[in-house]
Amino acid sequence: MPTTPSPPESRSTVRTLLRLWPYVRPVRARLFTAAFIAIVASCIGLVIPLVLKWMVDGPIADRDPAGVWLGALYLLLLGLAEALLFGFRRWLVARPLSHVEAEMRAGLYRHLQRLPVAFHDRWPSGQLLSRATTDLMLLRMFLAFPLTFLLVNGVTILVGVIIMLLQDWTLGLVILVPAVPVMVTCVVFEKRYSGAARLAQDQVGDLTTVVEEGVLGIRIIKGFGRHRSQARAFRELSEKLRGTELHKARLLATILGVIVTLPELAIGAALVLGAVRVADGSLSAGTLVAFLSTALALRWPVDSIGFLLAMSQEAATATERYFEVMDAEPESSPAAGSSTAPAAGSRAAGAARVGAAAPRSAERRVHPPGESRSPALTGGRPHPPTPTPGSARAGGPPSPERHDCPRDSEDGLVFHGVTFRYPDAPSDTAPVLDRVDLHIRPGESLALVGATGSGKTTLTALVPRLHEVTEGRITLNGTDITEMSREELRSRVAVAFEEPTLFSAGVGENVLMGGGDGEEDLNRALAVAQADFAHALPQGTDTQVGEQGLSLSGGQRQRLALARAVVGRPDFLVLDDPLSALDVHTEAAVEAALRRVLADTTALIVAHRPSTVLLADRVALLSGGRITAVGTHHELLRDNPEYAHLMSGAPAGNQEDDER
Ligand SMILES: Nc1ncnc2c1ncn2[C@@H]1O[C@H](COP(=O)(O)OP(=O)(O)OP(=O)(O)O)[C@@H](O)[C@H]1O
Repeated sequence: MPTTPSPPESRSTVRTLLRLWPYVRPVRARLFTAAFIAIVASCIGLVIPLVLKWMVDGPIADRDPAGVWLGALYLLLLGLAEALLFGFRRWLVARPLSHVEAEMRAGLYRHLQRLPVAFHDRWPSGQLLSRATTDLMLLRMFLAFPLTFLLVNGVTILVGVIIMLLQDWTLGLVILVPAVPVMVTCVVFEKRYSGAARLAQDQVGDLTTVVEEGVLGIRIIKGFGRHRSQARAFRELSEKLRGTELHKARLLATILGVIVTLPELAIGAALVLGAVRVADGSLSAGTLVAFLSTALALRWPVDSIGFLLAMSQEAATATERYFEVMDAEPESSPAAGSSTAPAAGSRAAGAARVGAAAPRSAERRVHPPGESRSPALTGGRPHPPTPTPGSARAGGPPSPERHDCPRDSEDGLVFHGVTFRYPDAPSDTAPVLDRVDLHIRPGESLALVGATGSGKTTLTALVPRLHEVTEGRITLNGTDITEMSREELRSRVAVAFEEPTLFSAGVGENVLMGGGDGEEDLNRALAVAQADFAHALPQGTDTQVGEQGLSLSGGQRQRLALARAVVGRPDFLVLDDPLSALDVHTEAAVEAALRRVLADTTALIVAHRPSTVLLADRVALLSGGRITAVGTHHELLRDNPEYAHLMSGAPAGNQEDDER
């Protein structure tokens, strides 16, 4: 499981929360109106003690029942007005704030689609899920409640204190005594609670990752009887989260204790002092009633400061976590005029606005309308003649020369001195790919063979720019891939990876994600990939596949992924061991159909098995990060011991027959 990326340097709560302004701006009129209404409602509540004073010193002292009834009517109307205004405030903010939440969530999702694969390699999925759900919910709650009520309660406390000082300034000063210790406690609390809130929200993210992995990996967990150890791991994490939540609760209890107790003591002292003064006649009973009613009316605004601050802290943490993702650099746009790709991660932030960033599996292809297509899927074309054997080399020290790189033309797919190191790899380790030179001629299929972990998948991922080359460049028909937009690049290059990811959608929709114009293209692609089983599914090609295609067999998924790669008739096809999950008969059928596709397509095919290698015109051997040999299957088998070893399962008799 990837580890939680560490949070950036801390900012003040207010500065962090101010980053929400662009999202709040469109609904600011309603928010300000709602805050104003809440202040009015709250101040109406402060008028009630003044009516009480009037009643006690007037109609009650004068034993005037009509006056008492009138006072009661005033109190009823004031209470009603307060309730209605608070209700109106809620109505005003509910809809716009859910809109803010939805916009932020949509923005996050859009951004996630544009972030490079290297970002997704680094970030645990649960951390992203929790930011898109729990954190955004916390932000909506903050905008709806603490944001308004910190302001409303602040104004109410100020107005209330002024009223109390005007009633009787000595009693007012008594009430004000706890203000300083309460404020100091709030400052200390804010700092401590902020750390605890961050920890808890990160732990929720980790827990979400474990749940997600547990659900997606349920077959492995059950198959290996790992449910107990999985449950234990989950329990340990949730215990940690519980500990953090308890720590938060203790902090909150401490501040609530201070915030509630000190003002209560002050109110008690003011009550005693006031009663003594009423007894000696220096204060009217009505004034004391009004004073104490105002003090009691301020109890909720004061008491609530604790949890409003806590919610604000959680919102600041949620904002921080949201923008950690939003601030990550998206995939860059083409570097105009540059012929050498810069190192990964060195591109300008925010420049990329391509609409077709690859999803996690990146097995997709978007075909722009009107693009000219190769006739690859028309079928029946003779296979091109075997190219002249290239520079087959016996295994041995890697050569610094180019392997059959074009001298007068760069047509086709060409790797020019490509070096690649994963962005998070330590700088002192050897690069995965080290100055790779390779030329795949137009219409040619080249198989890439190498030991496990030699970097074959990595090399294929560089073509659609799922990763950026560290040094060197890759050209398609002479154009540097960094000079095209990703959308254009990915419309010309189709990929199918070994692990065929499907989405929760219909079979047909999954295939047509790769391009194509409808039923005819879909049927042709299904035929090429020998995926006609799709027509026999309960609702045909409209049948929904389960999450990640798990309701289909591995071979069925692989064939659909292959259909998706070929449906848009790509100019360049990159296949990462696309037939690994097929039985020998299906594999032979797919190969026969693929041969027709490959006749007109420039293709790079990662191959582990001789049968897949035989689909290609030539083979390149990747070893120690270099291309150490290029030639036909037969040449390499004869001349290169490493290749012969890798292919040692090959049925020797068939090799020559099948070779083209
Ligand atoms: N996202 C990544 N971050 C860091 N290193 C990685 C990442 N993906 C792969 N690697 C490393 O790069 C090297 C090449 O991996 P790659 O998957 O390209 O090999 P491969 O030849 O395709 O292997 P296989 O035949 O088993 O599929 C391996 O050492 C692997 O550990």
